[in-house]
Amino acid sequence: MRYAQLVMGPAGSGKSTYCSAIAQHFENERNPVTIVNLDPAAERFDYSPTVDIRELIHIDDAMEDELLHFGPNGGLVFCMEYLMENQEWFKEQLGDDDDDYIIFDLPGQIELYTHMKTIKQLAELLQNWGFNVCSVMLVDSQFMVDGPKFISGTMAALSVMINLELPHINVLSKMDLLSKTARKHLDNFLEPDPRALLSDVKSNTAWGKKYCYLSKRIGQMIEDYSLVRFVPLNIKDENSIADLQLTISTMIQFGEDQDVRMTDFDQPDPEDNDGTEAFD
Ligand SMILES: Nc1nc2c(ncn2[C@@H]2O[C@H](COP(=O)(O)OP(=O)(O)OP(=O)(O)O)[C@@H](O)[C@H]2O)c(=O)[nH]1
Repeated sequence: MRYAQLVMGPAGSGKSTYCSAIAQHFENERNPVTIVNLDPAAERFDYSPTVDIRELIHIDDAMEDELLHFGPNGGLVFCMEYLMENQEWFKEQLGDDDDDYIIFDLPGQIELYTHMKTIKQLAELLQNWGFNVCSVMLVDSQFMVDGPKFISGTMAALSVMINLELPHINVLSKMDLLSKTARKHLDNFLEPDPRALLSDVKSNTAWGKKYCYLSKRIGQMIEDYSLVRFVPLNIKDENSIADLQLTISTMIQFGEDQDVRMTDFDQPDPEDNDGTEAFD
């Protein structure tokens, strides 16, 4: 069986660092994995990719071409679409070993995951080639330490989960950079208690009240459905890496995920709760 982790997340969230740490972890376990760079704009990383999209197309090709003349975002989308149009090249580069475990380092353009279809097509292609695929979404923990930011990060993760429909895990990166206070704050949010999320939401203006109400409803939805969970990762702690990889390996082997398949949910009975009870 072939396995693939699609590593995604906003720019600078730590994707390349994650890929190299994970590869090192598997190397230590004498179970080596390979890394494929699919970021056409990547400048440097600490690993040696076995396949590199930049050998097919570089972001500069899309930006500097007289006819295309894309900006950085359009250029990235163009490069990913170009990869999908060059499947034969890609397939040949990946080879046909039926015992592969490949980590794919993807670009940091969030639109690719939240609503565009290219990454979904990439996942389907890999599945057609015999890979069990899962998505690993990295979110910088420093951007999740107050209520509104946590809600925003959660909604972005939810969009990705719905868009891709893959076994999925959300990872909080850069945990080693959090102060003790910030870590404590974040821990409150990780226990799904929407009240904690609301402690930073201001409601002393008319708009503030509206947003507060909206935040309450979103917080309630997150709690009711246990929709989106985050796993903290301290890249400097081998145990943290090992625990995460065990979770991912189980998910990827059995095609199971944290909670992502919407149809599998126990839907709360609307009669039982109108969605605001927890805040009254
Ligand atoms: N302390 C600490 N720094 C990290 C961690 N992960 C990433 N960094 C740093 O954060 C910066 C961005 O990390 P990258 O791994 O390049 O992030 P990326 O998501 O691949 O970035 P793009 O390719 O630009 O989208 C680098 O300076 C890393 O050294 C982490 O877990 N802890």
